[in-house]
Amino acid sequence: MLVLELAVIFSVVFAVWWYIYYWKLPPQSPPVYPGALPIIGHAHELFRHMIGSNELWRYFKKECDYALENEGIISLRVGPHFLYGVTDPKDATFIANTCLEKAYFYKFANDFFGKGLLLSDTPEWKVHRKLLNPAFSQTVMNTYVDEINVQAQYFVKRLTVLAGKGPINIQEFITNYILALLCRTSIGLTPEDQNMIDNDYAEIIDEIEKVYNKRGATVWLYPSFIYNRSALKRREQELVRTVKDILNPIIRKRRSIIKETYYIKNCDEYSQTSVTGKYKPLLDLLIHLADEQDVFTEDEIRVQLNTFVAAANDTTTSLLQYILLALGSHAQVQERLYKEVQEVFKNEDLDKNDLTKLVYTKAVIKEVLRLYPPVPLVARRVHTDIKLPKYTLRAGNTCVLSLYDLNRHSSWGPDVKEFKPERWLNPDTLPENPNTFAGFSIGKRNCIGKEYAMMTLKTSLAHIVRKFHISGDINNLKWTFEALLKPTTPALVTLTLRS
Ligand code: HEM
Repeated sequence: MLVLELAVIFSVVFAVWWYIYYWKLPPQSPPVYPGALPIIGHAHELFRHMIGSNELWRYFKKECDYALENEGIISLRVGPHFLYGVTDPKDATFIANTCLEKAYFYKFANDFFGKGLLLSDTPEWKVHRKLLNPAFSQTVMNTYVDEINVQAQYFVKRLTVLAGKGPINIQEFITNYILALLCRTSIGLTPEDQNMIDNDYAEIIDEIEKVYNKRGATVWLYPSFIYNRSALKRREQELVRTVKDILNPIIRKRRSIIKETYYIKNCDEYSQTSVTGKYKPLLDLLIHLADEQDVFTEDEIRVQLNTFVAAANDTTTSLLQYILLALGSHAQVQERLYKEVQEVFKNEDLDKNDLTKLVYTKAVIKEVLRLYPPVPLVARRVHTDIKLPKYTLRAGNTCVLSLYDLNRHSSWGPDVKEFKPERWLNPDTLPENPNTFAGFSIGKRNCIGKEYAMMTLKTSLAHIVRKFHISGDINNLKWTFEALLKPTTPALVTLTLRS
């Protein structure tokens, strides 16, 4: 009897303590999404939807739609921890510029991407972002235009074989093309090193992303002491080692070429592949910063390269697929785009001035990115109490900025859900707050490669549309969430040669 009484007293004291310290909402907390259970909050819902990651996306979307229709902010609870979902453009902008540190679960990818720009901690990120920005300046990008034309023409040649043969799954072709483009331009690899990357590296990046997604969807693997003993961890280590074996020789070779050419000025290879001063392609800049300013070790150069390839390849590949499908679904948009491209092309290549004339092409790319953003949300750690006009976010919690819902905010107007590239041609039809377009994220930690992505997509699209008529249906795609929003159904496109 005494034991029972003690148990009851203990439970009551525990419940009161829990309520006061953890469960009672702190003042000015954002509204809690319906369905929270005492003590565990929404954990049961999250875990239930995590079992199939497709479901997790549906759950996040429902939660963010709820925020969009209510106060623009909502919170989920996992025990004492809050996950704030934000869809209001002003609040999101403030949070994006204040909370620069990535959320806890990004750290799962630390061994592979840890000190790279995407995941690095705020103090290190601030220094590195400033140092790496010049690799994405217009001066450097202008030096890529010729190579992008070469690669785009080669890509179109490969596609020509498939024209008129019915629907094809275009993804594999686009992946190889975007990777080659990235390595030959922004990263600055020679054709020889490019071949090594073609064969193995892309597959490893793909598999390592799968490893991290699997850990993200397997709650019992969250604690490191369990994960470190798992088969998944052993596979991760194998992949990390293989990448070292591929990239280290490439980095060393490039390093010695740069050293030699430092002494033998105007050596042909160097002057063809690098621009002068601090404006260099990424790999050259990383090596320069390592050798001249002691900023990076060889391991850190490799981690930065992994980061850039992973951040650039999947996103750009996905977006190009969605653009082709969107064009296939909107015949009038495709014809208008074709007309613009015909007017701009004077010969086989586009030069940097031609690119500025592709105004409608740019509008199409932005509209697809608005409605189908490859990165639908980003998550940040709330490192200090954040006071918003209506609510306060408490330090120690996680904030999810829904880029997907910002892109569909009511300030886009009543036609927000329609595919209308024309809206980009008239600034009066765009929302007042530019951060309502969030496809490349918002705030200080937005995408460093966004101008590069726009340039490669514009050039690629112009070459493709000039040659082929495209059919497809973007509405046939079903989506899943694996850090990126990805289709679970193949992206089927039919290409017909234009006469
Ligand atoms: C259509 C193509 C692209 C899309 C939609 C896209 C989108 C994004 C988004 C949403 C973020 C923020 C991620 C976060 O906060 O978790 C980001 C960051 C980043 N992106 Fe992109 N990206 C694209 C292309 C590229 C390209 C081509 C490169 C490089 C050549 C690149 C390199 C990066 C890097 C390094 C970061 C981390 C930036 C930082 O934290 O300072 N991205 N990108």
